[in-house]
Amino acid sequence: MGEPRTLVDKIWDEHVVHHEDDGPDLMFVDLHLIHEASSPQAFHGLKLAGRKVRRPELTLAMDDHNVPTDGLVLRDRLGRAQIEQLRANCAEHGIEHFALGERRQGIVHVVAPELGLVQPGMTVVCGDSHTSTHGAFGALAFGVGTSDVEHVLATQSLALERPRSFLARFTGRTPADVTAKDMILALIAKIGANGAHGHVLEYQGGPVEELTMEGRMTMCNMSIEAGARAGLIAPDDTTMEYLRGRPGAPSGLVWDAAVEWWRTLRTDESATFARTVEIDVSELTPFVTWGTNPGQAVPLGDVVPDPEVFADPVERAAAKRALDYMALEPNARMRDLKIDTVFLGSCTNGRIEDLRAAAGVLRGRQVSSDLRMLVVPGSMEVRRQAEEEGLHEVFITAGAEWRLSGCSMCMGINADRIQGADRVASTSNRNYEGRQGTRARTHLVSPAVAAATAVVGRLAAPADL
Ligand SMILES: CC(C)[C@H](C(=O)O)[C@@H](O)C(=O)O
Ligand code: SF4
Repeated sequence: MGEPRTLVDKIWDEHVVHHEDDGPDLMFVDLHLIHEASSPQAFHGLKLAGRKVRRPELTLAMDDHNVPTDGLVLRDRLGRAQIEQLRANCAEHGIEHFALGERRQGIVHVVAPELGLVQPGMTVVCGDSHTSTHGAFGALAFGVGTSDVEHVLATQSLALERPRSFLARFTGRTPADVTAKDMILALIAKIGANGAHGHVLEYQGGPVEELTMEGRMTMCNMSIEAGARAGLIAPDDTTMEYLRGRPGAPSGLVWDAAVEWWRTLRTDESATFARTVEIDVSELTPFVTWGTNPGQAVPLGDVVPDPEVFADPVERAAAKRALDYMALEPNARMRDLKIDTVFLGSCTNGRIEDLRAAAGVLRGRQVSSDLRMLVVPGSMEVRRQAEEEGLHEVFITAGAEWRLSGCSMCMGINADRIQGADRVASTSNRNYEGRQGTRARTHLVSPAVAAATAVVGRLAAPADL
């Protein structure tokens, strides 16, 4: 027996291609995801260097950031150029590409897992910060910059410093109205939007084990919003059940061998973490953000904080600025905030379970008449499944817009961006200034809170209905 190791270290050790004592490790990449918004320069660099894609069969490309969700006509010039570029690059290098209009298209972080392509123990990279989503499968999944995308295309490897592990342990009994989104927002509020800087978060504890794979993906997705490089959860029966039979998952004897290895992928009993934080979920209620970073969050039943209560001058200044941008008064009740737009979607909360949760709240109810609600499935497969279950009828009957799949309003770089200074309840992951539109005011919420808010017209939870 060697030294006790964390899950991150176990995956790391499996993937080191070359080790230098005083430099980064060269790591093998099992799966490389690319999208149209962050890959054009990487392919351009590859061309200039006269290189080819080393392992096109380990690369999957997706149109997601720029796609229109109201039809297939792409009016935006830059967006169209990026999508056409990706198509040409994939054709040239023999990379599978799920393009706009295809049955399997969707947000890359929704599509890859639903195909069973992300498996325990893998290394996954993508030129996108929310690659951390895939840690839900017990994979080590990083977002990387464009020059790294080029390096991975050329070599299927990446030079990386071994990250430190940060244990986030959730304890207690989860209240019925508390979701994965509330758990991760509460964690980020506790440690701060930069609180896990330089670390990989490992989520442990009963409440995490009880989450579905969709919930685990929501949680890992937002690891980056706590400043972490990645986040992961050890694989268990839930993971295996989700993967079994999916097109990209192994089958037959290979499946049995894989499961045997996956069962070893957990942090050893006596392994040590660089840092640890504990959250008792029995004390949680639905969480919402009030500010302009995901750490500026409070329980829905609370009030907007008074900047003066922050002892740290930097935090105080940030809170003042956030209140100004968000047009909020200190001590205003979160539940009194009138909402103009509700967005249900994104790689955080655009999966089937999220749509089911929101539809469950909206069934037999109406979206408030002075509010607009957009429902954007995370993939065309999620959309198909939702339609099979009749969820689209619930949304349409309630007065919401039922869209095609893409990043949509999560990030204001496509036609779904917010015009004006709308106050938005959004199931996405970022509430930065200008994120959903130049002056948009974003409140991050769970799908259940999004749906209740759409009915009430003010921030609300299902229990308020
Ligand atoms: C455009 C892309 C590179 C970006 C990211 O890195 O995450 C986007 O997906 C986001 O959510 O901000
Ligand atoms: S849905 Fe939002 S967070 Fe996810 S990849 Fe798209 S823009 Fe980024």
